[in-house]
Amino acid sequence: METWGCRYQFRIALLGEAAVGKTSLLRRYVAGAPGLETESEPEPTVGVEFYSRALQLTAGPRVKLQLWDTAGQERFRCITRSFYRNVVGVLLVFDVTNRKSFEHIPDWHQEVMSTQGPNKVIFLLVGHKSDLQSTRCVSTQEEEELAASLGMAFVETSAKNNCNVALAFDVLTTGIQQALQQGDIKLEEDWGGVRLIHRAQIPRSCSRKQHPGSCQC
Ligand SMILES: Nc1nc2c(ncn2[C@@H]2O[C@H](COP(=O)(O)OP(=O)(O)OP(=O)(O)O)[C@@H](O)[C@H]2O)c(=O)[nH]1
Repeated sequence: METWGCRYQFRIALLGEAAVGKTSLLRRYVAGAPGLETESEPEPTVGVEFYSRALQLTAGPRVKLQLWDTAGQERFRCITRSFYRNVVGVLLVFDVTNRKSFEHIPDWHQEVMSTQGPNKVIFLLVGHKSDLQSTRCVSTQEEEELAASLGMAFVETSAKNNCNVALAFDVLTTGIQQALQQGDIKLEEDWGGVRLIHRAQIPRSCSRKQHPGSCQC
């Protein structure tokens, strides 16, 4: 999708244990690609990889999403940690068939919170691989309780079935846009979480000098 005409850039990171499906989720969202069975298996992420796409917010501006796919493996943690401060949104991803990945979500949340400045970060809890219902070991109720205790929404996704993939990013970006409007998130020179790309256009007829009473805008 074209990133032309975007008003803001939002930086968003996907965090979670190794092999929970972060790369697959992101690739599915960015490329809208066909099912995993026709794609090559993703390699484990090394450090951080970047993707981007544009999104037209419902009742809001068009935004460019800069999406950071981080490695879940512990040995890359010192690299990935250095990126947390410059994000405005985080998808905390776990695998619904991997209990440990669910139990570590509060640690990932805490890692981000401990590096944050004054700006708010919007989180979304993502229970991934929802197509694997027969082997799941985390219930929807547990997800709901964890999300509520951490003060965030939650969504179940599958890259394999393309289930709720776009919804997850829509929910997160709408939350960011609302926090921006309410002043909980502010644009700051030394922070890369949100950047202004284009100011809102003033209609040509209004920007010219007008005689009093002549502008009907
Ligand atoms: N059944 C199923 N498998 C998935 C899904 N998403 C990813 N996988 C598989 O899960 C494995 C790990 O996927 P990745 O996308 O590499 O996981 P990751 O979290 O990016 O892993 P790291 O880069 O090591 O942190 C791969 O074998 C994927 O094919 C899904 O929605 N359903």
